[in-house]
Amino acid sequence: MKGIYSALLISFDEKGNLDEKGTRDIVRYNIDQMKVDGLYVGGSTGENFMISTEMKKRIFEIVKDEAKNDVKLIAQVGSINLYEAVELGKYATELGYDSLSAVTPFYYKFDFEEIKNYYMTIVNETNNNMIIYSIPFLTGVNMNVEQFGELLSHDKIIGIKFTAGDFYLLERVRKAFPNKLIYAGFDEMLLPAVALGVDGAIGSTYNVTGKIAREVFEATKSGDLQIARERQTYLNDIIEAILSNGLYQTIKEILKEKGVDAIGYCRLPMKKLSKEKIEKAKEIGKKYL
Ligand SMILES: CC(=O)N[C@H](C=O)[C@@H](O)[C@H](O)[C@H](O)CO
Ligand SMILES: CC(=O)C(=O)O
Repeated sequence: MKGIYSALLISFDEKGNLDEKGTRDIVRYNIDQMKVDGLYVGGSTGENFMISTEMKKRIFEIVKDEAKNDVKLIAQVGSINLYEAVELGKYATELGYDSLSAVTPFYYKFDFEEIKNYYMTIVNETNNNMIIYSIPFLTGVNMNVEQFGELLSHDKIIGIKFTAGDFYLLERVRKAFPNKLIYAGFDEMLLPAVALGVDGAIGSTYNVTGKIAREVFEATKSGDLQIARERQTYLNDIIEAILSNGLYQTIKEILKEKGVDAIGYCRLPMKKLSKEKIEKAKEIGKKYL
């Protein structure tokens, strides 16, 4: 389960309908061109928190059908509707996903006892592996080393997707749980995370930068810091340009520019790119990728 994972983008039409053909094409591009080790399906990047349960299921189904066993597949099933999370967890488990992942429950200020019960419920009901999805800047949920430890003490809770810039916490968690999987969540901070010993990385930009991410990953692991820094700087020039133009919309336009037959809209309330920004996205793709 180690290595580079794309947080999969999903193709939607202008009305927000799922574009199955385009989504399959994005899966293929990630596997065949970006050579990623796996796909993280139903994450933030998959616009997961803006879609219905039925659509989530359909996405899990077509991604598995397209990817088969070519790469590892992680299904993000977390939801503050725990009943939905369990239903999706069972569904993805039956489809053969290698692991589940669940975002920490957000919006209400759940206490740790509630958070723990949330993870235990999903794990016990599905009997699949679980990767905790920690992304405090969007959820407001911060966990400390002891709390991560209480969750990770369960055999089926195999790791953490750590989307934070708190490298002290990352190092403490790494030291405390050498045998669990830790994935770096911020693409722009891949190098320092790998230097601290993460097992892999899961990110949105890897849909188009997967090969560069692998260079950063490998160079850092083998101690070629000069190369690693040069590649991270190149990656960050791309990420900076993407972030200033509209994150997911811009990556979708770059995919189209690369010949992927996807549509390119995001689900409401995410906005459409202006004509200028679409042009800018294509320029980013041409210039760097
Ligand atoms: C909210 C979100 O999309 N987070 C992603 C992973 O956790 C990242 O891959 C970022 O998109 C990326 O690092 C750009 O900031
Ligand atoms: C990793 C990330 O971007 C996601 O949750 O989609």
